[in-house]
Amino acid sequence: MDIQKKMQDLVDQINHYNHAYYQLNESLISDEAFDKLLAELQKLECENPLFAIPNSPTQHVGGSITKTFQSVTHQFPMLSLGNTYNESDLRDFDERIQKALGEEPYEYVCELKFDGVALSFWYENGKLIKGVTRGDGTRGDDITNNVKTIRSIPQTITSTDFPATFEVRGEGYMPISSFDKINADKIANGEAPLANPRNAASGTFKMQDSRVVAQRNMACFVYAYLGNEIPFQTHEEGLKLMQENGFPVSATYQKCGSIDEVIQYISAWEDKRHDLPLNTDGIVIKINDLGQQERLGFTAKSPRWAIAYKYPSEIAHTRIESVSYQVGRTGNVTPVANLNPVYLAGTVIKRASIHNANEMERLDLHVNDTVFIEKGGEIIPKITGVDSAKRIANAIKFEFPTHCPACDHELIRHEGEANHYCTNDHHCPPQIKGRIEHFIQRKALNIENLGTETIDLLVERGIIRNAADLYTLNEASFEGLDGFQSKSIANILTSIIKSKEIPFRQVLFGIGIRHIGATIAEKLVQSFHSIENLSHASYDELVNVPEIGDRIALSILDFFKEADNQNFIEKLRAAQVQLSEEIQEIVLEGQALVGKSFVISGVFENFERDELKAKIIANGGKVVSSISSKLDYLVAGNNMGPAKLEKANQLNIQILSEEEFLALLT
Ligand SMILES: NC(=O)c1ccc[n+]([C@@H]2O[C@H](COP(=O)([O-])OP(=O)(O)OC[C@H]3O[C@@H](n4cnc5c(N)ncnc54)[C@H](O)[C@@H]3O)[C@@H](O)[C@H]2O)c1
Ligand SMILES: [Zn+2]
Repeated sequence: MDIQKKMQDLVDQINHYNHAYYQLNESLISDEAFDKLLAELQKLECENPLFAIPNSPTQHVGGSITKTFQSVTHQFPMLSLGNTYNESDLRDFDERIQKALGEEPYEYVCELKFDGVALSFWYENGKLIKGVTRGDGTRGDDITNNVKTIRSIPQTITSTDFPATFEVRGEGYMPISSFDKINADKIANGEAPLANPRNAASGTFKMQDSRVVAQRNMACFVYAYLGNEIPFQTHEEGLKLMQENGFPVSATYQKCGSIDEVIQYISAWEDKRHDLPLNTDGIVIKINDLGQQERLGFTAKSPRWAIAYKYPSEIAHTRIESVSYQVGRTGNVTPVANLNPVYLAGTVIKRASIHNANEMERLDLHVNDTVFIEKGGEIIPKITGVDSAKRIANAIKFEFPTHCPACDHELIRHEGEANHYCTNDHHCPPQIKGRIEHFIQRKALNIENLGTETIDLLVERGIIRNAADLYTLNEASFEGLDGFQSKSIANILTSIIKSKEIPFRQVLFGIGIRHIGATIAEKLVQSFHSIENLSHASYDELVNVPEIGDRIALSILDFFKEADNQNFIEKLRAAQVQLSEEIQEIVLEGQALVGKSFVISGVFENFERDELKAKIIANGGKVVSSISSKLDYLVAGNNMGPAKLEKANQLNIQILSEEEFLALLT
């Protein structure tokens, strides 16, 4: 291929991957493969400088600002880091440093390379005034409200160690524990799990609703201090000063006198890093002396005084033998690849998740394909790509089934959803079993002594058909079943009786209405107090609850419409399971809006819609979805639909601007 075309191809590919990675928070290829493409382009540009395009991705940071946040200009550019994957490149880096500094002695500081997103925190007169993303390196997104949810980042500094204005930089991340918890909930609700903690962190920090960000327990490690006045001489002193003043500095850094010590540090952390509460993808090596840093300077894209060493990524390749389709408790059908067993990062992998039909289509999987599997922070390893060069001629493509693999009922796919569902809820065996397993779990009815196998057996023998039937079990129900002694039967029955004391919020979660996780169940109980009230709640009443949107409201309405579900609830009631509970109501901020109803429309300057909704409710008002003659106010933001406006005018409804609404509260 001609060189110029090859270079343009690389530029296009890299731009495409950068866009997916930084804007859509998706990795379409592994980092290692991406870095190879970039290195290849860099090499070609060096050898053929005439063909290098001016705006090549080798010359600037890969990200960009978004339209959804205000953008701010960085006082000091936020750059990337050069990277190496092996010892010899690292020694080359050390030689370049030596050469540039002449005879001067120098030291390095090694830190772990935390795998999240770069954040910049601006302080003025002791107050945190802004939190900004890296963006395109020159300008970033102002995500102040979101970074303020990071508990370890001080919002005020009283120390006199710092000047009036300064900036601290660090890596915002999603702790693996939060990531696992979110994914466990997503999987329990039949949703596609988040791909990895880095992409999840990047997506979370760019969310519009900072209350959702707050629930995700985001964290940060800071690693740099910048400003016009710098109260120290070395990077290490800077880290210490930040740590003494309450900034979250990871204690894992180390000063190294030579490149050999750096290499020792790298190997010491190769395995140990997996015990940390976050993912790390390498080590960052920095010159310690700030004067030397200044003399070494920067390229267009990264400092010359620092470099990243990246650990080889945990990727393996193997053959895909078949695809199984698992039916979850909500009827969602998930493809799972059965692999020729392969060893990866300490475990033998036999299966990998494919998530859904879109993912299967994207991978274009064929029988016996060689696939790449990767283990990040994920629960299950993931197929990240296919080596299409190794595809066998005339290989058959895997096709997503049209009918349920368990009950043969036709599958449906809701508009806008990636998942296929079997809607034969009450007669599809894996759904029945899945719902019972969901019902008995610790966070729900907490019925101990009842394993998956026992449930399978009881369902297969027709002894129970749903979770409510558990309450009809007695010693005689186990007659003729192998392996049950009277002691174990007694234990099961005792656990079942004990579950009648479990509070309603856990019961509601256990009932397993689609999209109702444990947190949402609690919110619903706060507002409705009993299954009775919930089953009669209207769409408007449901969406009035903070965090309950259209999707959840519809799912609740659908659930209570079905006769089978009503019977199920009646059986629980007969068994005296807790179906009501008083949880403290939302604390009222004021009474100014009592008895008034509101419709919210458009986009607002000071509020997210959910915040505005919460504000109205906290002041005693009601939010409804449609305009009628009974409505008191329409709160109108920017870009409100003309039809709504016309209707409100026709019915003589008072229209409030954001300011006028706020004035009502005082
Ligand atoms: N898989 C893909 O599709 C894809 C696409 C684009 C980029 N990427 C990956 O993203 C990376 C490029 O992104 P980049 O420009 O942010 O570079 P980088 O992540 O390699 O290095 C710079 C970043 O490291 C972070 N960092 C973590 N710990 C640090 C510490 N102790 N000190 C200083 N910085 C620290 C900072 O956020 C800094 O911005 C490459 O590794 C590339 O593989 C992947
Ligand atoms: Zn089915």
